[in-house]
Parts: sequence; C-alpha cells; structure tokens
Amino acid sequence: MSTSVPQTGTSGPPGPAGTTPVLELRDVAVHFGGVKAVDGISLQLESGLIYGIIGPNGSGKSTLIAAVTRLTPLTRGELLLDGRPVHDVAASRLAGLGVARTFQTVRLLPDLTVRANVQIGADARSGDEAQQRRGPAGWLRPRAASPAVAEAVARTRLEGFEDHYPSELSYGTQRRVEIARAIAMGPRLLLLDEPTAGMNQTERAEISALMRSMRTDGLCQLLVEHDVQMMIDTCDYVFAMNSGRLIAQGAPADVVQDPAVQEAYLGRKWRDHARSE
Ligand SMILES: Nc1ncnc2c1ncn2[C@@H]1O[C@H](COP(=O)(O)OP(=O)(O)OP(=O)(O)O)[C@@H](O)[C@H]1O
Repeated sequence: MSTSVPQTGTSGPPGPAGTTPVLELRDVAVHFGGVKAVDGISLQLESGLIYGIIGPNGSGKSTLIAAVTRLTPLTRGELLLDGRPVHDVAASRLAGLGVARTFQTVRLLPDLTVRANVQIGADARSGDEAQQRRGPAGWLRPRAASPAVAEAVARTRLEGFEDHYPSELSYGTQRRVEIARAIAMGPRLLLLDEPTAGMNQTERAEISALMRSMRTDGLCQLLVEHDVQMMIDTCDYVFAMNSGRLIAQGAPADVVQDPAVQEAYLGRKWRDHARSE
C-alpha cells in the first residue's frame, strides 16, 4: 500500500533498527523567488535499496536532485549523509564523501576513450589529490587505469569498448559509460537523473538490470525517471512529488495507482471532464 505523506516529520521505509540512513532530508526547501520548486521534503534513504522519484513535469524532481548534490542552495532544511550534515559542503567535495550522479544529458568527454572517461570517476574518489591534476578546462587529467575502472567497465558490460571514443558508441552505450564513471567513484549513494531517456526498450531493461545488480553491493540508488514501467520494474520504494511536496510513497506499483498521484498526472480538469461524460 502507498501512503499519503505528512509534510512534516521524516518518511521512507524503515531501515534495520539502529542503522543510520545513507541520506536524510529534513524539511528541505528550494525556492526560486516565488516559485516553491521544493517545499519541505523530509525523507530517509537506506543502503542497498533503489528509490525512485516520480511526479509530473515541474513537480520539483530535478531541483531536489540539485539540492542533494549541492548544485542549488537550500532555502531551508538539512541534508545528512551517513548522519553527517552536508548542507554546507561544496558540490565538488561530495564525490569524496561518497555521492555520485549521472545527468539528464550525456556528459562524456569526447576526446577521451571510454577507459579514460571512466578513470575520471575513479580519480574523483581521491578528492584533494585529484584536484591537483586538473587540466586546462578544469577536468581531471586521467592517470593510468586503476582496478576500479576495470571493475566498473565489467559491471556495466562495456568490455571491448574501452578504447572507443564516445562518438563511436550508440546512445545507450554512452549512458552506460556515464554510469560506469559514476560507480568507479565507489559511491555510497548514486543519483540517476533520467538515465534511460532516449533509450529503446532493450536498453532500458539493461539499465534496470544493472541497477538491480548493484543493490547487492549495499549501494543506495535514487532514480528520477518518467518511464513508470521502468520505475515499477526497478525500484524498491517510490516517492511521488507534486508542486514541490511529497504526495505519496510506498511500493512502486501501489504509488502509481494512488488517487493523489493519478490526479497530479492527469489533472483535476481532465478527471472532472471525464466524469461529466
Ligand atoms: N533555476 C530556476 N529558476 C526559477 N525556477 C526554476 C528553476 N529551476 C526550476 N524552476 C522551477 O521549479 C519548478 C520545478 O522544476 P523542476 O525542473 O525541478 O521539475 P521536474 O519535476 O524536474 O520537471 P521535469 O520532469 O520537467 O524535469 C518548476 O516550476 C520550474 O519552472
């Protein structure tokens, strides 16, 4: 069963007694002038689970991810990573603290091979040391391939593509390289913002299977995705947002059936119109 969500207090599936959540949000808000993009969200994410955020366009999903990754300042609230406050930590330090992400659009370096692109993720693990090896454009200059790269390449089934350049790869494969780069960081928390956008069904199923396989490592994953079936197939627990707030949460198949969620997607006008017919 999904549950409607109180707007104060903390929500999320209960973790094993006594464990500290990987990520906790306490009353997080991000306002842009009068626009309350995120407006008082409290939740907890536990290790080894895949969480999803659904919601109609403009409901605040991307802003929430930007807040967690410190790319957008909080208007109010607290972020805790493994129980440690991070709402004042610079975005550039989050990788060193175990947070990795992929973006809505592919962001690979075109002049680097797959291996070198993934190595950038492995290098970001070492934090300050890596800062000293920044290239002229601000990107890290990759060093010799590390075991983390081979592991990430194997995990994402990219063997054979290591010496290819991004332009030689299909879109779906490029997205797998992005995920490989993120997991080469050895994160505790992986945020995936629409990782299957533009993919066909087979490629989507591959990403879903890849995410499921990474649960066994204790990795906590947070997925933003428009494809509802992908959410049902992939996530352990889903949060539904509308107008910057949580409106439901629970098992994915239940949340997508929740009347508040259906109304948020379809709109009251549409429902009223349907009733009058
Ligand atoms: N930098 C900004 N300045 C002003 N308003 C913004 C900014 N970023 C987002 N918004 C507004 O905040 C609200 C939430 O936007 P957001 O992109 O987080 O929603 P979303 O759920 O990710 O949407 P989509 O599914 O279309 O990506 C929208 O009304 C949007 O116009």
